[in-house]
Amino acid sequence: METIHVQHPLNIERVNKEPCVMALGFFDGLHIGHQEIIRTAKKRAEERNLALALMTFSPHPSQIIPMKKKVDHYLSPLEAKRGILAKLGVQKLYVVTFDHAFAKLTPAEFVDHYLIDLQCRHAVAGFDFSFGFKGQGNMGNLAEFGKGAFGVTTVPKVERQGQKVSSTLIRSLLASGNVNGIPEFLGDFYKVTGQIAKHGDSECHEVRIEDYLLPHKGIYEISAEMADAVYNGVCMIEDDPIKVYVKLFNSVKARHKETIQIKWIKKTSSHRMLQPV
Ligand SMILES: Cc1cc2nc3c(=O)[nH]c(=O)nc-3n(C[C@H](O)[C@H](O)[C@H](O)COP(=O)(O)O)c2cc1C
Ligand SMILES: Nc1ncnc2c1ncn2[C@@H]1O[C@H](COP(=O)(O)OP(=O)(O)OP(=O)(O)O)[C@@H](O)[C@H]1O
Repeated sequence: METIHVQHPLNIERVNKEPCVMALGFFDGLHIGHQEIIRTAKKRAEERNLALALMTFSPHPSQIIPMKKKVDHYLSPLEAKRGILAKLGVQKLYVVTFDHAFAKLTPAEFVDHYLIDLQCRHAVAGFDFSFGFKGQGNMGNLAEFGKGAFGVTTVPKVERQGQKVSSTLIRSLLASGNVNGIPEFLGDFYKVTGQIAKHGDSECHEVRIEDYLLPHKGIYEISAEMADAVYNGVCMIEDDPIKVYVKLFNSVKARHKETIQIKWIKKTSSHRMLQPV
């Protein structure tokens, strides 16, 4: 997968573009609703023999424009997003810097410069995707702004338990420590990647985790992947300041600076931190 970072104003001659189907949105977490967008876009790309591209934004729009909730930690920071998108078959990832100049574009300007100029031949997004100044562009008027340059597919709402599957919903499950409720919406357990920062006594390791949103403070059953091997263990999250400690069962020890992927299974009670099974 090729990753192309672009910033407004776009210097279109210098961008490596090709006729494509473009999936649109922020896509934090790549939950089952997002996966449906990408599956649909992939189908359209195969039917039309076009490259499969996806456009995302960085940082989250809430960092730049006033929104109800500021998103400053992610379910999938850019590196994690890249890995997941490549596995889902995305061939070109456009990462557009979301800054004030970009946020001020009208829907028509966004479509002209970021879809038509990037050779989008078909756009795919969910029923609630919005774009352009104050989110005035939507799936009802996207084709009109495209003036026939591309077709549009709108993916209907993906729901579970009577609710729209969303990044916001998964963030709220993390905030309440309800990590075992996440796979229903995410399609898998929530995973974060970090580095072993420090050894404590009794095989308890501090883990440095950057950019990811973490579950609520507490103790969790986890599984941890390191160097292609998977171990079970427990993880303790402290807040103020935020600290993450991992203890792997069967006295498994991790090396300093080793990369560790933590998969959150469920919240547990404290004694298991001291007495691993
Ligand atoms: C060109 C452009 C300008 C935007 N300007 C605004 C804005 O002024 N105000 C706003 O609330 N959102 C704005 N947005 C953000 C969108 O409403 C939306 O959050 C973003 O495109 C991500 O879509 P998604 O949340 O459906 O993935 C803009 C988006 C784009 C692409
Ligand atoms: N449940 C869903 N069903 C169908 N499409 C969806 C769903 N959730 C998101 N999408 C679409 O996926 C793309 C990315 O959406 P976005 O990043 O806003 O996800 P979100 O889960 O709604 O995020 P947030 O909760 O932060 O608003 C957009 O095209 C959006 O319309």
